[in-house]
Amino acid sequence: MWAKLGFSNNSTGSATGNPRNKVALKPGHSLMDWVRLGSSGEDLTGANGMIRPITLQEVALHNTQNDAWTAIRGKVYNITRYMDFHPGGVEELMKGAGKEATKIFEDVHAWVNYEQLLAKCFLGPLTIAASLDLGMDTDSD
Ligand code: HEM
Repeated sequence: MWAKLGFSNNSTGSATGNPRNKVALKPGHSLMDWVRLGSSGEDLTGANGMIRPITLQEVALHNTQNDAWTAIRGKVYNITRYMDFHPGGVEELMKGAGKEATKIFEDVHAWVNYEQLLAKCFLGPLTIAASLDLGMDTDSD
């Protein structure tokens, strides 16, 4: 299960081979506790699980530790509840708060199965309007 979720399996127990990169999680905040919370029925989205398209402007409004959203590979997640469960710590996870965080995420741990870990935190797809904000060319001609 650990490897499937993107946890490392090497002798140091660290993705980078450097165990100092990982923080000591508070008691009751292990991966197993997170999985348990996810299946408790508690709403981890802060939106009663309502899935809807979300713009990057809206993601940007949620950039604090007590209200943090992030977008990874076109999917928006509420990462507020995951904060204390993140093995890399709050400070690192906050680097992706209120942002399109695909690159930051992939630079550290592209192999981590965020889709499974954050399944109960999914808010909806990042909308096309957001790509306009990123300066992408959406013209067909
Ligand atoms: C977007 C900003 C993020 C940053 C800057 C970040 C940074 C980090 C860092 C520095 C570590 C420690 C690396 C190490 O073990 O050597 C880590 C570990 C980890 N992070 Fe993140 N992280 C971010 C987002 C996320 C998200 C959204 C998830 C998924 C739910 C996630 C899941 C994990 C997991 C599972 C580990 C442990 C990996 C292992 O044991 O090998 N992170 N992160």
